[in-house]
Amino acid sequence: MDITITGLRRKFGRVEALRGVDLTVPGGMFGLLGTNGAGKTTLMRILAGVLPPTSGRVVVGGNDLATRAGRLAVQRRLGYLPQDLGLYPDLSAHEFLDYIGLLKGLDDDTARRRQIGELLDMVGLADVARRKLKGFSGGMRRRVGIAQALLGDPALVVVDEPTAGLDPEERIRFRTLLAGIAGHRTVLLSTHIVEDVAQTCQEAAVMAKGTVVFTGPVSGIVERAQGATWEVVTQGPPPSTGVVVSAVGRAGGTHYRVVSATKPDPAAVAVQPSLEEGYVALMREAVPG
Ligand SMILES: Nc1ncnc2c1ncn2[C@@H]1O[C@H](COP(=O)(O)OP(=O)(O)OP(=O)(O)O)[C@@H](O)[C@H]1O
Repeated sequence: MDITITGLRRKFGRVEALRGVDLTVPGGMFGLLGTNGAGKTTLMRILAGVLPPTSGRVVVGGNDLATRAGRLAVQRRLGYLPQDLGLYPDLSAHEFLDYIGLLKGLDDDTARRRQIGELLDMVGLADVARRKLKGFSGGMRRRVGIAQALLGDPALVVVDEPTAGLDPEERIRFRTLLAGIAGHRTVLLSTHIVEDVAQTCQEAAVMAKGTVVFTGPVSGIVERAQGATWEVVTQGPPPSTGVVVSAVGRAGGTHYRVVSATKPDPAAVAVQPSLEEGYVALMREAVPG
């Protein structure tokens, strides 16, 4: 299900969370990167139909969200994992999914339970399906979250910051899971963790201060730091020009990687940028200072 967003604005009092967003999301897995407060959650909530925009247009799979019929059609085919999904601590994973399934209108008991069993299997929680959610780790909760989003086999899955706060192993597991479900769906992954997008998406958009400052193949973000990424090895203070992206202490001195339009030090050597460095360069262009 492709998404076309045109001139989307949303105000909260005097705060303009979205300032004219234009974005096209094709099928497959799509990353939405941006710093805290960039407007990602606001955009996701509008897509999920839980928040109306102030102005602008959103069309999802041919359905216009401005109409009631359009919103209903999208909601029927949408799975949403919000940033803080409330789980009922005294329900088991199975009971919780059963409850959400009923709310989603999956009335056939046998079919619903079969689907829940399959999803619990897929997210690796089949063995703990009868355990109460209050005993679940952060990663397990997130996996219950994605299972509830997938109930009803939605064509569009919207996931807001799903890996924040997870340990590296759980993060890798979770994003592998997401990439796996994107085969015949559109999965929109909002995150401020560049590595999550690097590992799962071919296409992405970057938001800053309520607008989209980049959209296209992920390699296009890397290109933004081409010719502007340097390594400086020194036993002295860190380079003062540009943005230091990493610093590794070694026997001969500290190895700094720096994003800077100009050579940050006479001894600096140009290096191949990573996605994170591309993202830093892009944000410096979009939000100078
Ligand atoms: N319900 C609201 N009432 C008032 N201001 C809001 C509301 N929701 C969002 N905002 C403001 O709109 C801006 C964008 O917030 P939003 O949550 O969409 O950003 P974000 O990119 O998702 O960041 P985060 O990752 O921190 O959630 C912020 O300045 C935020 O304070």
